[in-house]
Amino acid sequence: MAHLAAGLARRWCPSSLQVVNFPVVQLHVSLRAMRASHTEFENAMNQVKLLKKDPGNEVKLKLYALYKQATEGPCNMPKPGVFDLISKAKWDAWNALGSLPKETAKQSYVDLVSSLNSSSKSSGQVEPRADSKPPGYETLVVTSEDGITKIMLNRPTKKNAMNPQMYHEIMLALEAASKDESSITVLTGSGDYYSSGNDLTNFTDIPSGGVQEKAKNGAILLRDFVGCFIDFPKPLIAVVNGPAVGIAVTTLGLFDAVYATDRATFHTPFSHLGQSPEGCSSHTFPRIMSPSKATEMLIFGKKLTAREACAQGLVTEVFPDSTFQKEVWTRLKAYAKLPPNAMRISKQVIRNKEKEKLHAINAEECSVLQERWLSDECMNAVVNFLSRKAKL
Ligand SMILES: CCCCCC/C=C/C(=O)SCCNC(=O)CCNC(=O)[C@H](O)C(C)(C)COP(=O)(O)OP(=O)(O)OC[C@H]1O[C@@H](n2cnc3c(N)ncnc32)[C@H](O)[C@@H]1OP(=O)(O)O
Repeated sequence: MAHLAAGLARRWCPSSLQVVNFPVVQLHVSLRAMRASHTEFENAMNQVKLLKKDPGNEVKLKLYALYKQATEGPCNMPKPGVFDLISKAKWDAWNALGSLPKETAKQSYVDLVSSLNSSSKSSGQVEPRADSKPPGYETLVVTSEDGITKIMLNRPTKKNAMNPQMYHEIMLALEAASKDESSITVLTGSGDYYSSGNDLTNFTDIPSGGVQEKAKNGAILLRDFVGCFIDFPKPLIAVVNGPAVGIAVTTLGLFDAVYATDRATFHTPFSHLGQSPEGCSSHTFPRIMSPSKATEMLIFGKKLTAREACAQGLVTEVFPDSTFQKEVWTRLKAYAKLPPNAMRISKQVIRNKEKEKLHAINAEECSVLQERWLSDECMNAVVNFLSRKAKL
């Protein structure tokens, strides 16, 4: 590994990177819903050259891969031999991006450079206190207590359906939680639902660029949203207080533990909605529960009870609804007393190997969904829901 690091430092792609010295950035949060312009991309390339510190090999490989994808498209070079470690690491990183569109790669490159810059600016600054007031969330209630940051979805009258504001606020809250003093982070819902998934009225707000632009922006937002779960550095726990639908279910495959009330159900009616799996579930679900059980959920829309979801490995443990909150929070408070650095490092050891792959899967799922959103099947399903002809 030391050999690889030294080699990377010596032989890095000069057009996009220099040998620099900067702390590794683990969390990449982009709230931008626009694609990068050519100028933004060029600026980002210049900024990389000005970084004062080494971002670490993981980030450098990511920058290299995104640069190649943005400028040359998918990797079609022959795979280097196993002993050419540096070329192979670079090839692997590039190849892992699969068919990620050039424009998306460009935007990711710009976002990554910007996160490196902001991390540089904030280094040495005092971290926000865990109990400091959250920045005015409208769709969430975020609290920090007993070593636990709790992010509660708070649109109970809409069954905690996720609108664009909620997606953005969850990303912000995760970013803040990744840096605060808490040891673990919990996502839960208020009211009787965990979440009814994507807010289907999102489809009605069409920008001046038309449905194509809507789908494009939606795919970017979704990619960024799921990316935050992939990169989240601390133990992330779901406290599933009621039924969960769609993206609220798929993202559970990216959590470190999932505790559910016996009243919860787990439903991904993608085919019914003319849509396709997201949240990396096309990869995580077959691995968690076997390919055929994943098919029943993701393709046929089979709704699982909490006990079924637990038997299939999606849920860690189920509790009776009457004692759910008390039992779960007692347990979480005990877990939150464990040494936070050990927990964080153990999570890295468990998850880091898969991260790049998950980002590539996320990008692919988003680009498939972008097309699906423009299909008659999807449009009809949304119209049916909005005209109250169809419910799950
Ligand atoms: C950046 C974009 C990313 C997109 C990612 C892709 C994500 C995919 C998915 O998440 S697919 C899943 C989408 N969700 C659904 O299809 C659920 C639709 N909702 C329902 O079928 C039902 O509402 C229910 C079964 C969840 C609950 O039924 P019921 O108990 O009878 O309650 P109501 O239907 O009366 O609901 C109360 C109130 O909430 C509104 N609501 C519920 N869910 C949604 C939703 N997903 N989107 C928008 N609105 C929702 C419902 O309309 C009612 O509102 P009202 O009181 O009529 O104003």
